[in-house]
Amino acid sequence: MNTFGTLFRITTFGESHGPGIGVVVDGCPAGLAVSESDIQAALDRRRPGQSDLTTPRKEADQVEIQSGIFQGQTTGTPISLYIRNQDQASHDYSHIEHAYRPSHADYTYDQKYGRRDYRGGGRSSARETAARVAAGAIAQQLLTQHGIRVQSYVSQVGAVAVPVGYEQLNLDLIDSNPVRCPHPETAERMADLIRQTRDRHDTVGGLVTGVVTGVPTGLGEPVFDKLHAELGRAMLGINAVKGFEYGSGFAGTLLFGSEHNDQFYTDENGQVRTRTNHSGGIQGGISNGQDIYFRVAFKPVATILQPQATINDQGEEIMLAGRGRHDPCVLPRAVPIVDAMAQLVLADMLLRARANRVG
Ligand SMILES: C=C(O[C@@H]1CC(C(=O)O)=C[C@@H](OP(=O)(O)O)[C@H]1O)C(=O)O
Repeated sequence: MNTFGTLFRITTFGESHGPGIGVVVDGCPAGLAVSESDIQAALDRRRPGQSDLTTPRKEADQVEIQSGIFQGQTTGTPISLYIRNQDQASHDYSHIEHAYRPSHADYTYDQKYGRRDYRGGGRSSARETAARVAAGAIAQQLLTQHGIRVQSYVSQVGAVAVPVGYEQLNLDLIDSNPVRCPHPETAERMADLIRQTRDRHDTVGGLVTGVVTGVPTGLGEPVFDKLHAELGRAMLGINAVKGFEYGSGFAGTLLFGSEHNDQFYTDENGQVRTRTNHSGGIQGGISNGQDIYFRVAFKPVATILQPQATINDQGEEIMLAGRGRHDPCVLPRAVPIVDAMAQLVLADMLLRARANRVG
């Protein structure tokens, strides 16, 4: 459906070419300091038209707080955030009113509902993710109170990959370049690849790595709402996502148990730690206090400006080329979306953790 979360719960609404999009955040505790600028800063990282590597659609993505925040603090009532659409170019989509772009959501929406808002992909457009990012900024205010920090970055575009793990990177450099890759030399090669791909009227995919630090032990709800299961659900619900792994992920299958187990020790401050972190900070579905890290795989954007074989809604074979303004690679703008979905999961789990232990 359009609602995500159990106690910290969001409902998003709106279409890419309608009057606007938005989100209602329910269950956020009262007394949390939230300013419009906190939300706007997150939206500015995601908005279209921010560099030559993204869609040229120009949206200010100016957030309007319509309820739930008074005198700079949450009131405990539903928080409603609204973002007006300003730069729709709906004529770009007249050619798909009766045709299906290959690998887009056009065909499946039509089959499911028997109708669809074909302008800009309607509800299936990645524009909807602006609403999640706005809500994620509120969730982050709650996380900040608990010392939790979420940092995602682009770790691969096509075959161009950051050659080292997150521990060897300075994550403060994530926003130092338009790709949002904290390894500057790799970022340049990624940007070159995105530009070459765009100039060939094609698209390219890649990976976002997410890192969460300062996580207390005890977040996650066995058995069905394990912390990694909720993170996976959150990430797989982002447009264009094809895969999710956390900790050692698929590569962990190549190790023996004796190599893979994370051995416990107590550090000089009396803190329980593990010598390795193949678990990715989660054991038994519950955070163990180590860093949480994961990777999210994004496919190449479906809409390409080249003719491809497809069908129309009569089932007739036709050739169709995408039109309009599109991202040659979603990775740079996916970073704040991955951040937001992680923030929402962790805020929800923080509230849920309060409910299942006395003292
Ligand atoms: C508008 C955004 O991205 C859009 C995502 C998108 C798609 O099909 O997902 C298609 C394009 O939309 P349009 O053709 O309507 O301009 C992108 O610009 C946004 O992220 O805010």
